[in-house]
Amino acid sequence: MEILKIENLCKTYGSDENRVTALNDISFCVEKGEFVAIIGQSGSGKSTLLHLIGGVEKPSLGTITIDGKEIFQRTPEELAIFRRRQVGLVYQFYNLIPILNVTENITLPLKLDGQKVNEERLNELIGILGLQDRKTHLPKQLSGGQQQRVSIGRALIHAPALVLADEPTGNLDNKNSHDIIELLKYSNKKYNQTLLVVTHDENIALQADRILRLEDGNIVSDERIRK
Ligand SMILES: Nc1ncnc2c1ncn2[C@@H]1O[C@H](COP(=O)(O)OP(=O)(O)OP(=O)(O)O)[C@@H](O)[C@H]1O
Repeated sequence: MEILKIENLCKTYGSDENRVTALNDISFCVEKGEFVAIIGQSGSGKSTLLHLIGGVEKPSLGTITIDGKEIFQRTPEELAIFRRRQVGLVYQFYNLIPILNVTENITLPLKLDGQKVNEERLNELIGILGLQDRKTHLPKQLSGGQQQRVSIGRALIHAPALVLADEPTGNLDNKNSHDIIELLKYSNKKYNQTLLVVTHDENIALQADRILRLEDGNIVSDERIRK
Protein backbone atom coordinates (compact mmCIF):
# COMPACT_ATOMS: atom_id res chain seq x y z
CA MET A 1 0.00 0.00 0.00
CA GLU A 2 1.28 3.41 -0.95
CA ILE A 3 1.62 5.78 2.01
CA LEU A 4 3.55 8.68 0.51
CA LYS A 5 3.21 10.17 -2.95
CA ILE A 6 5.33 13.10 -4.03
CA GLU A 7 4.48 14.77 -7.31
CA ASN A 8 6.45 17.46 -9.10
CA LEU A 9 7.83 18.86 -5.89
CA CYS A 10 9.81 22.10 -6.24
CA LYS A 11 11.30 24.29 -3.54
CA THR A 12 13.11 27.54 -4.16
CA TYR A 13 14.51 29.84 -1.52
CA GLY A 14 15.22 33.57 -1.85
CA SER A 15 14.75 35.76 -4.90
CA ASP A 16 16.76 37.33 -7.74
CA GLU A 17 20.49 36.71 -7.39
CA ASN A 18 19.92 34.92 -4.05
CA ARG A 19 17.49 32.45 -5.56
CA VAL A 20 18.37 28.81 -4.84
CA THR A 21 16.51 25.84 -6.29
CA ALA A 22 16.73 23.30 -3.47
CA LEU A 23 14.36 20.78 -5.09
CA ASN A 24 13.70 20.66 -8.79
CA ASP A 25 10.55 18.78 -9.86
CA ILE A 26 10.85 15.64 -7.76
CA SER A 27 8.34 12.77 -7.95
CA PHE A 28 8.37 9.40 -6.17
CA CYS A 29 6.17 7.08 -4.08
CA VAL A 30 6.89 5.14 -0.90
CA GLU A 31 5.07 2.00 0.24
CA LYS A 32 3.87 1.54 3.81
CA GLY A 33 6.58 -0.05 5.94
CA GLU A 34 9.43 0.80 3.55
CA PHE A 35 12.82 1.96 4.87
CA VAL A 36 14.22 4.52 2.43
CA ALA A 37 17.67 6.08 2.74
CA ILE A 38 18.14 9.51 1.17
CA ILE A 39 21.70 10.28 0.22
CA GLY A 40 23.52 12.99 -1.71
CA GLN A 41 26.19 15.62 -1.32
CA SER A 42 25.90 18.59 0.99
CA GLY A 43 23.38 21.07 -0.44
CA SER A 44 21.67 18.50 -2.69
CA GLY A 45 18.27 19.09 -1.03
CA LYS A 46 17.97 16.17 1.42
CA SER A 47 16.92 18.14 4.51
CA THR A 48 14.61 20.33 2.44
CA LEU A 49 12.83 17.21 1.19
CA LEU A 50 12.37 15.89 4.74
CA HIS A 51 11.11 19.27 6.01
CA LEU A 52 8.52 19.44 3.25
CA ILE A 53 7.30 15.88 3.88
CA GLY A 54 7.09 16.63 7.62
CA GLY A 55 4.95 19.68 6.88
CA VAL A 56 7.56 21.95 8.50
CA GLU A 57 7.98 23.98 5.28
CA LYS A 58 5.72 24.56 2.29
CA PRO A 59 6.65 23.55 -1.26
CA SER A 60 6.94 26.22 -3.97
CA LEU A 61 5.13 23.86 -6.35
CA GLY A 62 3.91 20.27 -6.35
CA THR A 63 2.04 18.02 -3.94
CA ILE A 64 2.78 15.68 -1.03
CA THR A 65 0.06 13.11 -0.36
CA ILE A 66 0.27 11.06 2.83
CA ASP A 67 -2.26 8.32 3.42
CA GLY A 68 -4.41 9.60 0.56
CA LYS A 69 -4.54 13.23 1.68
CA GLU A 70 -2.52 16.15 0.36
CA ILE A 71 -0.85 17.58 3.44
CA PHE A 72 -1.23 21.26 2.57
CA GLN A 73 -4.96 20.84 1.83
CA ARG A 74 -5.34 20.61 5.59
CA THR A 75 -6.22 23.66 7.64
CA PRO A 76 -3.33 24.96 9.80
CA GLU A 77 -4.91 23.26 12.86
CA GLU A 78 -5.31 19.96 11.00
CA LEU A 79 -1.72 20.24 9.76
CA ALA A 80 -0.44 20.79 13.31
CA ILE A 81 -2.34 17.72 14.54
CA PHE A 82 -1.15 15.69 11.54
CA ARG A 83 2.47 16.63 12.30
CA ARG A 84 2.13 15.76 15.96
CA ARG A 85 0.36 12.42 15.49
CA GLN A 86 1.43 11.02 12.14
CA VAL A 87 5.02 12.15 11.77
CA GLY A 88 7.97 11.42 14.04
CA LEU A 89 10.95 13.69 13.47
CA VAL A 90 14.48 12.83 14.58
CA TYR A 91 17.31 15.31 14.10
CA GLN A 92 21.08 15.20 14.36
CA PHE A 93 20.98 17.51 17.38
CA TYR A 94 18.59 15.97 19.81
CA ASN A 95 16.62 19.12 20.68
CA LEU A 96 15.59 17.82 24.10
CA ILE A 97 14.11 20.16 26.70
CA PRO A 98 16.91 20.57 29.27
CA ILE A 99 14.68 20.98 32.33
CA LEU A 100 12.56 17.89 31.59
CA ASN A 101 13.70 14.39 32.53
CA VAL A 102 13.76 11.39 30.17
CA THR A 103 10.13 10.34 30.74
CA GLU A 104 8.90 13.93 30.53
CA ASN A 105 10.77 14.58 27.28
CA ILE A 106 9.40 11.39 25.70
CA THR A 107 5.80 12.07 26.74
CA LEU A 108 5.85 15.78 25.88
CA PRO A 109 4.11 15.34 22.47
CA LEU A 110 1.22 13.54 24.20
CA LYS A 111 0.89 16.29 26.81
CA LEU A 112 0.94 18.99 24.11
CA ASP A 113 -1.80 17.04 22.37
CA GLY A 114 -3.89 16.82 25.56
CA GLN A 115 -3.65 13.02 25.57
CA LYS A 116 -3.22 10.67 28.49
CA VAL A 117 -0.02 8.66 28.71
CA ASN A 118 -0.51 4.94 28.14
CA GLU A 119 1.85 3.64 30.86
CA GLU A 120 2.13 0.21 29.27
CA ARG A 121 3.19 1.64 25.90
CA LEU A 122 5.54 4.12 27.60
CA ASN A 123 7.25 1.36 29.58
CA GLU A 124 7.53 -0.84 26.50
CA LEU A 125 9.09 2.03 24.56
CA ILE A 126 11.50 2.97 27.36
CA GLY A 127 12.51 -0.70 27.52
CA ILE A 128 13.14 -0.86 23.75
CA LEU A 129 15.19 2.34 24.05
CA GLY A 130 17.24 0.80 26.87
CA LEU A 131 16.52 3.75 29.17
CA GLN A 132 14.82 1.85 32.05
CA ASP A 133 17.38 3.05 34.59
CA ARG A 134 17.54 6.62 33.25
CA LYS A 135 13.86 7.59 33.45
CA THR A 136 14.34 10.48 35.88
CA HIS A 137 17.66 11.74 34.52
CA LEU A 138 17.92 15.13 32.82
CA PRO A 139 19.39 15.35 29.28
CA LYS A 140 22.68 16.82 30.59
CA GLN A 141 23.14 13.68 32.69
CA LEU A 142 23.01 11.46 29.59
CA SER A 143 25.52 10.48 26.90
CA GLY A 144 24.98 11.59 23.29
CA GLY A 145 23.69 8.14 22.30
CA GLN A 146 21.25 8.11 25.23
CA GLN A 147 20.03 11.61 24.35
CA GLN A 148 19.39 10.48 20.78
CA ARG A 149 17.46 7.48 22.12
CA VAL A 150 15.27 9.88 24.14
CA SER A 151 14.64 11.96 21.02
CA ILE A 152 13.67 8.77 19.16
CA GLY A 153 11.31 7.89 22.03
CA ARG A 154 9.72 11.32 21.72
CA ALA A 155 9.32 10.76 17.95
CA LEU A 156 7.78 7.30 18.45
CA ILE A 157 5.47 7.88 21.44
CA HIS A 158 2.54 8.70 19.16
CA ALA A 159 3.25 5.56 17.09
CA PRO A 160 3.50 7.71 13.94
CA ALA A 161 2.94 6.18 10.51
CA LEU A 162 5.95 8.03 9.15
CA VAL A 163 9.34 8.49 10.82
CA LEU A 164 11.64 11.10 9.29
CA ALA A 165 15.23 11.13 10.51
CA ASP A 166 17.77 13.74 9.39
CA GLU A 167 21.32 12.49 9.99
CA PRO A 168 20.21 10.75 13.21
CA THR A 169 23.70 9.36 13.82
CA GLY A 170 25.62 12.43 12.62
CA ASN A 171 26.90 13.17 16.10
CA LEU A 172 27.57 9.67 17.34
CA ASP A 173 30.42 7.15 17.33
CA ASN A 174 30.19 3.82 15.44
CA LYS A 175 28.73 1.77 18.28
CA ASN A 176 26.04 4.33 19.12
CA SER A 177 25.25 4.87 15.42
CA HIS A 178 24.75 1.16 14.99
CA ASP A 179 22.43 0.98 18.04
CA ILE A 180 20.35 3.95 16.84
CA ILE A 181 19.86 2.47 13.38
CA GLU A 182 18.98 -0.93 14.88
CA LEU A 183 16.37 0.83 17.01
CA LEU A 184 14.84 2.66 14.06
CA LYS A 185 14.83 -0.58 12.05
CA TYR A 186 13.20 -2.47 14.94
CA SER A 187 10.43 0.11 15.21
CA ASN A 188 10.05 0.17 11.42
CA LYS A 189 9.45 -3.61 11.39
CA LYS A 190 7.49 -4.00 14.65
CA TYR A 191 5.02 -1.20 13.97
CA ASN A 192 5.16 -1.36 10.14
CA GLN A 193 6.29 2.26 10.15
CA THR A 194 7.59 3.96 7.07
CA LEU A 195 11.10 5.22 7.69
CA LEU A 196 12.94 7.89 5.70
CA VAL A 197 16.52 8.50 6.81
CA VAL A 198 18.84 11.17 5.44
CA THR A 199 22.40 9.96 5.85
CA HIS A 200 25.96 10.49 4.68
CA ASP A 201 26.87 7.03 5.95
CA GLU A 202 26.98 4.39 3.23
CA ASN A 203 26.75 1.55 5.75
CA ILE A 204 23.44 2.93 6.99
CA ALA A 205 22.12 3.49 3.48
CA LEU A 206 22.90 -0.13 2.57
CA GLN A 207 20.64 -1.35 5.39
CA ALA A 208 17.62 0.37 3.82
CA ASP A 209 15.17 -1.30 1.42
CA ARG A 210 15.82 1.45 -1.07
CA ILE A 211 18.27 4.29 -1.67
CA LEU A 212 17.26 7.60 -3.25
CA ARG A 213 20.19 9.74 -4.36
CA LEU A 214 19.75 13.49 -4.77
CA GLU A 215 22.02 15.74 -6.79
CA ASP A 216 21.38 19.48 -7.13
CA GLY A 217 17.72 19.06 -6.19
CA ASN A 218 17.08 16.15 -8.59
CA ILE A 219 16.65 12.43 -7.95
CA VAL A 220 19.50 10.91 -9.93
CA SER A 221 18.98 7.32 -8.80
CA ASP A 222 16.36 5.25 -7.01
CA GLU A 223 17.70 1.78 -6.22
CA ARG A 224 16.16 -1.16 -4.42
CA ILE A 225 18.63 -3.01 -2.22
CA ARG A 226 18.66 -6.76 -2.72
CA LYS A 227 19.08 -8.49 0.63
N1 LIG B 1 16.17 28.49 4.63
C1 LIG B 1 16.93 28.54 3.53
N2 LIG B 1 17.13 29.71 2.87
C2 LIG B 1 17.87 29.77 1.74
N3 LIG B 1 18.45 28.70 1.17
C3 LIG B 1 18.30 27.50 1.78
C4 LIG B 1 17.53 27.36 2.98
N4 LIG B 1 17.55 26.04 3.34
C5 LIG B 1 18.30 25.41 2.42
N5 LIG B 1 18.74 26.28 1.47
C6 LIG B 1 19.56 25.95 0.29
O1 LIG B 1 18.94 24.87 -0.38
C7 LIG B 1 19.90 23.91 -0.83
C8 LIG B 1 19.56 22.55 -0.27
O2 LIG B 1 19.76 22.58 1.15
P1 LIG B 1 19.52 21.30 2.08
O3 LIG B 1 19.74 21.73 3.48
O4 LIG B 1 18.23 20.68 1.73
O5 LIG B 1 20.70 20.33 1.59
P2 LIG B 1 21.24 18.98 2.23
O6 LIG B 1 21.38 18.01 1.10
O7 LIG B 1 20.38 18.56 3.36
O8 LIG B 1 22.67 19.41 2.75
P3 LIG B 1 23.56 18.90 4.02
O9 LIG B 1 23.95 17.47 3.69
O10 LIG B 1 24.72 19.82 4.01
O11 LIG B 1 22.71 19.00 5.24
C9 LIG B 1 21.25 24.46 -0.40
O12 LIG B 1 21.87 25.06 -1.51
C10 LIG B 1 20.94 25.46 0.68
O13 LIG B 1 21.87 26.51 0.68
